[in-house]
Amino acid sequence: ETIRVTHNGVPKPIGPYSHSTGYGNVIFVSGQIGIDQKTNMLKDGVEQQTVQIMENLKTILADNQSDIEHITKTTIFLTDMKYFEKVNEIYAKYFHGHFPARTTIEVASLPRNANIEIECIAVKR
Ligand SMILES: C=C(N)C(=O)O
Repeated sequence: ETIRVTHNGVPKPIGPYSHSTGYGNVIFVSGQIGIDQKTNMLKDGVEQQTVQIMENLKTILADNQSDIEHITKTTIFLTDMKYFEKVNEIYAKYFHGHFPARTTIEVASLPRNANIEIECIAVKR
């Protein structure tokens, strides 16, 4: 059975999707953009957006008996590949030398004109 979850503490989905779904021990987290739940505003710039996204992912994973260390795969969407180095720097700080598999793609645009979106697949602790 697929479990669909809407989480508190992260921005409401901005379209017809759940924050996350789960099947057995596997968790699928929808792409997050850098919206701050308190203000419902997109953070300014790719650096702040990346930090906000990682925080949103942490909240969603925690509600799913999981955490950053249990991410198996991420996909990063950037509106400009020039953000690659800066995003790597911020992203790497959230892991402790054990990085999930990852794909990074440049896209023409993202919802709310965000600069970056990250989705992930994780397993339960
Ligand atoms: C922000 C999204 N994850 C979406 O619109 O699909």
